[in-house]
Amino acid sequence: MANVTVLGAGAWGTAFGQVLADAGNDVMMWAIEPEIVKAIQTEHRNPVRLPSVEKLPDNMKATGDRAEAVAHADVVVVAIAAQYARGALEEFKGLIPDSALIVSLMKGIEKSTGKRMDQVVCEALDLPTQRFAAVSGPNLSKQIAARQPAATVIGCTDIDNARMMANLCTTDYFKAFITADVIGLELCGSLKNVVALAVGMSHGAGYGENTAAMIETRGLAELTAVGTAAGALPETFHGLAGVGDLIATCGSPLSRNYTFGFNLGKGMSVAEATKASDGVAEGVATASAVVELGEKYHVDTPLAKAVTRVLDDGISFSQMVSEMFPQGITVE
Ligand SMILES: NC(=O)C1=CN([C@@H]2O[C@H](COP(=O)(O)OP(=O)(O)OC[C@H]3O[C@@H](n4cnc5c(N)ncnc54)[C@H](OP(=O)(O)O)[C@@H]3O)[C@@H](O)[C@H]2O)C=CC1
Ligand SMILES: O=C(CO)COP(=O)(O)O
Repeated sequence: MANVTVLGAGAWGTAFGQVLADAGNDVMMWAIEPEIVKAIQTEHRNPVRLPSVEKLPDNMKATGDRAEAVAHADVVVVAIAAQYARGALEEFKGLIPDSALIVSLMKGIEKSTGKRMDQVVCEALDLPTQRFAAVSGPNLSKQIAARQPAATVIGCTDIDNARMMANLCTTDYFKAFITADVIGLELCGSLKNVVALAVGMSHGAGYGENTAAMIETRGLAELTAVGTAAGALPETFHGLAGVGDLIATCGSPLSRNYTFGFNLGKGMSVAEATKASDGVAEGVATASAVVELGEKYHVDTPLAKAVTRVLDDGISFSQMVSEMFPQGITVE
């Protein structure tokens, strides 16, 4: 077992920290919020981001000190909101041991650069790609925090590192599969959040399962097309991180992206939905980055474009649906 540090004590950072602690690792949580650090240290709880857990394991500690957090880390897990990851990680440069594996839980694309989180993390920490791993799958944090059975996928270009990380997070309720397709995992996780926004909008506007299924399957086609053009393996999109995560995220009010979309579909403004959101809805910032990725790889992204039209121009859900499809009859 290993010394694992988790950067970011949000809902998923904390729940995954508990998985790692349950698997027998010594887990150190680092958070920017002093009240979260104090609550974990003194009450073994994260009442701000994961109040459903009454007591975190004893082998989960916390600190707000960056150097102390990572000094003895064999593995550093990054669970910070994607748009802030680069800035937050740059503060750790030079502090993390050269041998540590860096593992990202994040599902988003950096809006200002169009870069995936594997690219952002490696740039921010000056890291060789074989020391980076991504975790992505149908992993609604609250259910995993309740120790309901679940699985994920761990991707690293060095498959031995993926296997090592899978061993470190395997418990009787949590199973990890491995792949070398980091690009596929990154794009599955990021792009499905945009699809979840659209499905949430549909349900919020009062539509049923046919409409949701239409959006999910067209969304899967879109994220597969963008992903394979970017160098991902098509089979990744049919696995846990692709179809699996679409099913979980698009079907659950526990998803912040789904709920954000639902609130928009009900008539809230983006500002109102942001205020109502219980944590980061990564798809909001990622939607326009997906459109730009599509342009870069010459792949049409009608769904992501339609979602940005709702977010940026406030068009209605019915208008969004009409913009989601190309004109005329299309071959599926
Ligand atoms: N929740 C889930 O079910 C899952 C989430 N993910 C992904 O994991 C990532 C994290 O999600 P989650 O933990 O749920 O999100 P939360 O919104 O619960 O937490 C995000 C964390 O990032 C922190 N943060 C934001 N800005 C900074 C900064 N500048 N420096 C340091 N920390 C910062 C937040 O701190 P603050 O509170 O101060 O804003 C918070 O602790 C996201 O990319 C998400 O898509 C993946 C799988 C499942
Ligand atoms: O990625 C998730 C489940 O796999 C969580 O989705 P949200 O970020 O929308 O809550």
